[in-house]
Amino acid sequence: MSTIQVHDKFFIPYLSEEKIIEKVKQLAERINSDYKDKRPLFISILNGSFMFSADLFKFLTIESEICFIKLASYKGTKSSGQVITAIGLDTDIHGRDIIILEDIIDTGKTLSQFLPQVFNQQPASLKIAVLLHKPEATVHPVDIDYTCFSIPNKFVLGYGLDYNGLGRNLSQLYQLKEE
Ligand SMILES: O=P(O)(O)OC[C@H]1O[C@H](OP(=O)(O)OP(=O)(O)O)[C@H](O)[C@@H]1O
Ligand SMILES: Nc1nc2[nH]cnc2c(=O)[nH]1
Repeated sequence: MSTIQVHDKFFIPYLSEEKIIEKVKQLAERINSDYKDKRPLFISILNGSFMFSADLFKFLTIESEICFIKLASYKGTKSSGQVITAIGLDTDIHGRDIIILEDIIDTGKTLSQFLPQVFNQQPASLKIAVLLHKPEATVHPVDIDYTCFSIPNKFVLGYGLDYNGLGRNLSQLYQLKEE
């Protein structure tokens, strides 16, 4: 696998599809065990989380539900600093065991803005599961319960994550090439 170009930028292979799927499967097994006698409601944050959520959901063997919301803040490779709710939460989460699914926590701004809305509705419990976390980039700390990969502070692409709309279809993860 070699360098790819998306719009004006070059990306190098970073995490293979096999490695990603293996971690996602391990995460599902942990959730299957932790929520054995429960029926969690997953809240998947679109767009970036669609692939992670779909793969994770297929490995779940416990009764579980899923709903989707759409938040966005990134333009190109940088956070715009403003989180927009394009599709809000329309499911009653009061008294439910909630697991939020995010593809990536970078600055932490997106999740830290959304979490108060969830707490306000008094779920029975709340956990956060992420595919990727960039600890060095996080300025709005979020307590993450399940992390598949901790990664360096470099822009990544693929497996649902885009660069200006493109690259979400790539089945593996790529990293922005240094100039
Ligand atoms: O921790 P943060 O710095 O807030 O970054 C994380 C957010 O950035 C991405 O969303 P984006 O705004 O790119 O929208 P998208 O999911 O529709 O691509 C990603 O899906 C997270 O929601
Ligand atoms: N595609 C992509 N979106 C992001 N949103 C926050 N960080 C990232 C990143 O590294 N890549």
